[in-house]
Amino acid sequence: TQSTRPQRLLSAVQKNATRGNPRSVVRAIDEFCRHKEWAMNVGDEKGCILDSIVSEVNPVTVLELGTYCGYSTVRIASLLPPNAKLITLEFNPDFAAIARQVIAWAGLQDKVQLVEGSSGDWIPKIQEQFGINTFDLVFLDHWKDRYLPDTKLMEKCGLLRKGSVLVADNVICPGTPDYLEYVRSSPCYKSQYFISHLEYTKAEDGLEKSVFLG
Ligand SMILES: COCc1ccccc1-c1cc(O)c2[nH]cnc(=O)c2c1
Ligand SMILES: [Mg+2]
Repeated sequence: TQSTRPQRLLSAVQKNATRGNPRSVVRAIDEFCRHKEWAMNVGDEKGCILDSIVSEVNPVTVLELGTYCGYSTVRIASLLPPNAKLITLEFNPDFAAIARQVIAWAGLQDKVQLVEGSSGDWIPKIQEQFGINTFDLVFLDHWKDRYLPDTKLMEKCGLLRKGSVLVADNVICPGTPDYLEYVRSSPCYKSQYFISHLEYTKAEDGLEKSVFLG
């Protein structure tokens, strides 16, 4: 039977990356997507911007919405301090199955909790299920139409505290106009756009960094 693109991406990691070396996993995926098959990872150009924001925030608690194959999960988790925790939500079970193996290959399974299901269902349950009160950093990279409702849901559930940082991928391509309008006009956020390109292409895209002001 035919393999899927996520399965071929995982094979490339297992073939070209060193177990326990997150940077080699990130490099192997970027090589695969640049030279073999495009895939919707945040990629190396936006990934460097993400790295700089993660390093600046130095978060102890991180929420990622949208795991896909675990590329940004590995990229973020590799920068976290030893006691830090990253929770990543993935709706698609096939993606989740691949991501678990990519995260394990990188040796980051102890820092990462991958949860299968919809963000709308899970966000209200995180505090009781995982003993996490608030998130220092949230990376939004799931479905463009869920960015705004999930942000309002995180506010409602008290998952954001003064200074929590939201980083949103794809705010130009595919684009999240309602989310951008909200974080850029709301007095509860200080927002900043980091211009870049859609992963592995010349099309414009960017990350929006928004600090929750409480
Ligand atoms: C399935 O569309 C793939 C695609 C096609 C053209 C342009 C952009 C994208 C794209 C790029 C991304 O980084 C993405 N990140 C998260 N969830 C997405 O749906 C997503 C889509
Ligand atoms: Mg994306």
